[in-house]
Amino acid sequence: MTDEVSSEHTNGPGRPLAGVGRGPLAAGDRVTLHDPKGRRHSVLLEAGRSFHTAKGAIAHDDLIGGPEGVLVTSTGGVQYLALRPLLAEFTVTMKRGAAVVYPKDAAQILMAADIFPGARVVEAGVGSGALSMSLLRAIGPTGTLYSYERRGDFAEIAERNVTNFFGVRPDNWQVRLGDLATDLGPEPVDRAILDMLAPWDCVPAVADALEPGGVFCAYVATTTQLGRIVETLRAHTGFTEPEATESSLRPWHAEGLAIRPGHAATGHTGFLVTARRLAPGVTAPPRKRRPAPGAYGPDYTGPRPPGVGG
Ligand SMILES: C[S@@+](CC[C@H](N)C(=O)[O-])C[C@H]1O[C@@H](n2cnc3c(N)ncnc32)[C@H](O)[C@@H]1O
Repeated sequence: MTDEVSSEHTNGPGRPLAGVGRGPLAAGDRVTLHDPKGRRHSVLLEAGRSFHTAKGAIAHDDLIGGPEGVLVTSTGGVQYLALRPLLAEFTVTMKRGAAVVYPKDAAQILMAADIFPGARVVEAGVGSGALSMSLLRAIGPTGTLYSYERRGDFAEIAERNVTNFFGVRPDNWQVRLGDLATDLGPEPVDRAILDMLAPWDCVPAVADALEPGGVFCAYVATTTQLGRIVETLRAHTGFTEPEATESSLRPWHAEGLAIRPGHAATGHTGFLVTARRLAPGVTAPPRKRRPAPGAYGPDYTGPRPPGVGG
C-alpha cells in the first residue's frame, strides 16, 4: 500500500497523530523522514503500509516499535533519518489559513506575556492555530485557552491542526467564532494575546476581562500598528506604560575555521507590545516625558543639537 507524501500534516478519521509522543515509535505516530539532501517528508505510521519515494519504499513496520533518531534505508538504497516532528517544525509545515506566528515569536510571547501552567488565557484570532499550540502546552491541562476567530474557515483549519498535533482535541481549549471586540465572553482571564490587524479595537473589551495585574500582549507586524496600539493602551489609562520589543534570530554556521553568521537570514516578522492591567479605579500615573532626540515639540526645553532652533 502507498502512503501519501506530503509536507502537510493531515489526519484521517480514527488516525490520531501523537505530536507529543515519546518512547518507541507506534502506529498512529507522525514521523518526519529527513533525506540526505535535507528534504523532509511527513509520514503517519500505520502497520503494513509503506512510504514511497522516487528512491524506493520504506515499510512503516521498519520503524514501528523502534526508537526515534534511527536511519532507515529505502529499497532504492537511500538513507532517511526518522524523528517525530517538534512543535516548531510542525507549525511551519502544517496547513495554513492565516499567516502563523513563527516559532521565535511564539517563544518570546510565552515569556513576555508570562504564560504559566493553569493560566486562563484569551487569544485572537486563532488563525491557523500555531500560537494556540504553544499556549496550550504552556498552560497545561489545568489552564484554559479561549481562542476567538472571526472566520469559520480559519477556525476549522486551526481545530484540525491542533487536534492533529496533540492527537486529541484538548478539552481545555474553547474556540469561539466571533469578533473579540464585541463577543468576548464573561470569563475573567489572566493573560490576553492579540494577533490581528486592528488590536486597538479590542482594548476596551480585553481590559474588562483581564484580572488586575494581568498581561496584555499584542503581536503586530508594522510600525504604524505598533504606534497605534501603544497610544490606545496609554489613552485607556487602565494599563501600565506599554513596552515594545522586536526579536531577531540569527542562525550561525560552524564548520572548522568557518564560524560565521549563516546565510539564511531571518527577516522581520513582528513586534510585541505588552502592558499590565491596573486595578479598577486606578489610572496610570502621568509619564515624565523625555522626548527622544529629534522630537522637539512646542514645550520641549531640553538641549538641542547644533543648528536645531527652538
Ligand atoms: C495573523 S492571523 C492569526 C494567526 C495565529 N495567531 C496563528 O499563529 O496561527 C489573524 C487572525 O485574526 C482574525 N481576526 C482579526 N480580527 C479579529 C477580531 N477582532 N476578532 C477575532 N478574530 C480576528 C483573522 O480572521 C485572522 O484569522
